[in-house]
Amino acid sequence: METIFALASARGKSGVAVVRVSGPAAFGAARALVGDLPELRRAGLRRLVWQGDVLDEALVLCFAAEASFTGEDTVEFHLHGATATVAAVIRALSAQERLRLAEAGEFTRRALENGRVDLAQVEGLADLIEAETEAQRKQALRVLSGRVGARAESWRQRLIRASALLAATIDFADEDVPVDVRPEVLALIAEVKAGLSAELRGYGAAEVVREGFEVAIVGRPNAGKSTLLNALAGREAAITSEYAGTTRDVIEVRMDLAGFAVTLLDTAGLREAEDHVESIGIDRAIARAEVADLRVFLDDGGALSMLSPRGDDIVVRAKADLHPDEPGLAVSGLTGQGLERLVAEIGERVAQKAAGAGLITRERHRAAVVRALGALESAESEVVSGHGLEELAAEELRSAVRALDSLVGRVDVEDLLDEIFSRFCIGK
Ligand SMILES: Nc1nc2c(c(=O)[nH]1)N(C=O)[C@@H](CNc1ccc(C(=O)N[C@@H](CCC(=O)O)C(=O)O)cc1)CN2
Ligand SMILES: Nc1nc2c(ncn2[C@@H]2O[C@H](COP(=O)(O)OP(=O)(O)OP(=O)(O)O)[C@@H](O)[C@H]2O)c(=O)[nH]1
Ligand SMILES: [Mg+2]
Repeated sequence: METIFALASARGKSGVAVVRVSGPAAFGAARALVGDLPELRRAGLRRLVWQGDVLDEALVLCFAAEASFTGEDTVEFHLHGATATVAAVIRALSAQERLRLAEAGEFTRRALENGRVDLAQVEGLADLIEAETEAQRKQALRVLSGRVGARAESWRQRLIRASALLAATIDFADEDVPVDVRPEVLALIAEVKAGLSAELRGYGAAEVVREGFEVAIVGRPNAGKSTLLNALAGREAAITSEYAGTTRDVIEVRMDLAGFAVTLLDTAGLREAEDHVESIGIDRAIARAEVADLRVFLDDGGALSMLSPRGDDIVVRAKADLHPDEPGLAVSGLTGQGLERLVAEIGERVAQKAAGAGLITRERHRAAVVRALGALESAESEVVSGHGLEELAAEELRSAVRALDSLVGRVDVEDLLDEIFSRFCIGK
């Protein structure tokens, strides 16, 4: 096994930079730089010297393979965060035999290969690194903690018990099996099905947290949509003007709203337009607004026929400053009036949609759960039919177990790994 190293902290200058080395030659490589290593898992201040040159005075931290993140001997150098310091240490490591620079995600890949984490945890880690909002951070941490694997394992145990019961029936088919195992088998299948269905129900919510929530601002031309977007975004993301028909393209602004990732969309004002380009913009506005998770209708008092509010869409009165006495929620992008309430209303709806997020957070997980559920339904009907088709039922149970195994990467995921790890940073 090769020994790998990389800068684990962000590139560029920083207060402290961490260079990580993992593999059988890690301790030897560290000794070549610092002489005596500190006690395992105790940071020690050491002078890093390479070819007579002092590279840095840094903290050195060693982990033995039995108790490290990667499952291999690991050394960390906590260096002064100058780019020149990091470069010098990387050079000194590169010069050593059996050492090479790590590829993206390679430390985590080794953790996976050494059984330190399962595939779902790797995905949780990938999400954690990308997390920008509180909801994303919490969700990723939940997955990273290994709860997907734990739950999959409990389902697996039940299905294996069900298989064993069926196998007993098959093996003793000639003799009289004294007890009817079917009720127990069906109960086990039902329990697992219930658990899987609950996870499936939470998927939409988890996806909202992960991918974010789209809110389209719609209304007639000149209602003040772009001004509202700019006020919410806190910057001039969209052009505003007194001319009706200013906005044509859909303008997207990503923001953190009440701890959730929200993408606000500013759209072209809706009307029967003469202008060809404007009408293309209007078509786009309608198409995007229709697939958004939520629409905020900015009502300027005029009739809007091209799109109507549905579900729990929000309708607010535009240019509140000009209509101080109107009832209902009114906002003004110019004065900021009503913005806080609008943000709270949007936040409430996002929170509602994100509630009940479970453990499965990716399409890959969803597909595996759907496969498992399908197999369990077939197994169930084989057992219920009582046609003596226990072999078929057992085969379906096995395929359900395989689907669950793919959740945590126990089976057929080789080609997935490259794709997942290629999106990791180097040093992770
Ligand atoms: N300096 C530093 N900080 C870090 C990491 C790191 O690698 N280095 N991590 C890297 O991502 C994260 C922490 N993750 C870790 C996960 C497992 C082990 C570990 O040594 N596990 C052993 C022993 C567990 C124990 O001591 O209780 C094990 O699982 O056997 C270490 C770090 C975040 N902070
Ligand atoms: N008094 C007042 N004027 C506003 C408000 N919001 C926008 N305006 C003005 O109304 C005009 C149109 O604003 P925009 O934000 O460009 O309107 P829009 O809805 O994006 O218009 P289109 O892009 O053409 O659909 C500009 O002159 C703004 O300054 C508001 O809350 N109060
Ligand atoms: Mg506009």
